[in-house]
Amino acid sequence: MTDNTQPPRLEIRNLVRRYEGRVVVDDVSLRIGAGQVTCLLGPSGCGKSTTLRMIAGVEMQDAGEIHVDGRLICDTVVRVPPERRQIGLMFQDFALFPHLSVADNVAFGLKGAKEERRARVEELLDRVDLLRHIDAYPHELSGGEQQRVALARALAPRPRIMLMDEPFSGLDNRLRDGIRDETLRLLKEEDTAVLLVTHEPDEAMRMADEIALMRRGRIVQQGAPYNVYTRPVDKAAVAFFSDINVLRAQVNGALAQTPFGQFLAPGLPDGTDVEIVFRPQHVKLDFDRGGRGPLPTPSDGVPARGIVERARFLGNESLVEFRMASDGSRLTATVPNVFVPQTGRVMWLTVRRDRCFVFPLGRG
Ligand SMILES: Nc1ncnc2c1ncn2[C@@H]1O[C@H](COP(=O)(O)OP(=O)(O)OP(=O)(O)O)[C@@H](O)[C@H]1O
Repeated sequence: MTDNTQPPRLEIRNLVRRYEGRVVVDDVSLRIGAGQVTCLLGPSGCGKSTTLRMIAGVEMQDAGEIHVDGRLICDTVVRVPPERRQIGLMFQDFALFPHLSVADNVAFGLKGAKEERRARVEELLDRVDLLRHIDAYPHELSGGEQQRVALARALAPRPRIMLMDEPFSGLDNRLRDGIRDETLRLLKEEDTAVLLVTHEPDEAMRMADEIALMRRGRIVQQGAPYNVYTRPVDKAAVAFFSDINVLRAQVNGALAQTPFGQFLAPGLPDGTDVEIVFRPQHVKLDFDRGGRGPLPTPSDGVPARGIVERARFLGNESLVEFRMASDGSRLTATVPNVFVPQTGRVMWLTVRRDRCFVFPLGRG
């Protein structure tokens, strides 16, 4: 865990990278402690891999510094070469050497006496549960097994930092969760600081102690997965993790009036256009009782009438799309289990007010 009296295992300060005058990494700073996993999460092209490549030392930054355990390893003057940074790498195309056995693949980056190297190889293969395949060749292994060999190879020289770029995206869906969990366990045991790049929110939520949400070269939000999910900085940050519903309103007396009642809009001047954003799973549904719905409550606000436009069963949950009676706008609700009401049916919708976010229009 992070020890505040120690410098972080990896610290990058104000990294900048430009290609042909275009800034693709824009003032990125991060601190990662030993044993901590930080996920750099963002859409394709936002600059995640470029950040990783600069830390690995295969690409030079235009500005900014990289420190390992408090020691400067790279700025625009000092430059420790990649092979001396004690950084392990694991990429999607993990590329084991096809002509080398599993043992030789894992031993590849190891120095020291032959017996010591062999002991380390055996220890790691045992821990990824592949000792029985020590003499096999990569083509004799499944994708998941190859991935575990790649992990053992990357960890063998005891890197202080592990950089992983979409390491699980080549794997079958059914294998992925198990391998993620296993990888995480091993990385924690080795006390490595991990920076994992992904564009998949589920992966980041599952793996990360901390998520750094990146967009157009910048880190827009950073924190524990729970905080990033429940206290997003803007609409795009909500939308990155799930589908969203959006209501438009105007601020009057620090309040925004909607068909679901008033929402607080503290600090925003009168006349500001705002968006109230919430996830489909935070919409609650009630049946119509002779034109009446549920009573308003402080937690769910005022109910509003909606007409079912479409309903689909998705397996664990059902997705119900509504046209709102008040203004014809469309909202989506997800409800657990099977709930497939008929098109045209009238229902009452309420929203979990503590799960709604109010943003000035245009933010994110
Ligand atoms: N060598 C290069 N020359 C010019 N532009 C580049 C180069 N490498 C990357 N870029 C551009 O920099 C931007 C960031 O690329 P980067 O690979 O870091 O994004 P990413 O977030 O990792 O995306 P992905 O998940 O698709 O790999 C992209 O617009 C990309 O086209």
